[in-house]
Amino acid sequence: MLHLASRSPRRAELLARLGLEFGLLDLDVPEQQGATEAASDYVRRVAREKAGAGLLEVVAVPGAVVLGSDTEVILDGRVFGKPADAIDAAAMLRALSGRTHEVLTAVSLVSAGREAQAASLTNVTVEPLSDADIQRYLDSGDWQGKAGAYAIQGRFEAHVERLDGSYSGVMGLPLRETAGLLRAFGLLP
Ligand SMILES: Cc1cn([C@H]2C[C@H](O)[C@@H](COP(=O)(O)OP(=O)(O)OP(=O)(O)O)O2)c(=O)[nH]c1=O
Repeated sequence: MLHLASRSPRRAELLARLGLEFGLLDLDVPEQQGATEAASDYVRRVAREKAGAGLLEVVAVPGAVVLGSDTEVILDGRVFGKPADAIDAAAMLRALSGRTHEVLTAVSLVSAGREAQAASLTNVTVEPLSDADIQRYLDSGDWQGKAGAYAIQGRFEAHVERLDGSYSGVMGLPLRETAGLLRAFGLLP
């Protein structure tokens, strides 16, 4: 039985698209980048920790497999996670304006005897944003709980000039990479 260790409704929606059944685990894993930890190591570590924490909850279930995932926005080597508040969100959006950034999502699949991971890297170019664009977006509230303070799956896509990589990966769960992991565990044909 597959379990998704995530509170993100987007991840549940994306995973459901693969057409398999899964349970949901509600976990709160701390996300704190180490002072000398590279962005890609951080994203991979957090995905692994989410899956590992989930496995502890269901380890008694025979055949339990847990999926954990983490998404971060990276600009000039700096990691933009979920903004703490609107001021933080405004600063992130100003930094992303007129630039190309990376969205890195790592996916971990763990069972009692096995662990595997995949990652997806997408380049996203945001058009120059005016102060009014940023204010309107802040007013929409769509920035809340999203890495980099935007959600590609909403009105923000109107500001995206180019996307090179995985759209589902930017949303939080790269479907191609996830399907590959699930196949390796025999959960997808
Ligand atoms: C860039 C971007 C991120 N996001 C979301 C995906 C993730 O939910 C979130 C990044 O935070 P995460 O820490 O990866 O995930 P989460 O806290 O929302 O959920 P959980 O840890 O319980 O699985 O940002 C979008 O929905 N759209 C986007 O365009």
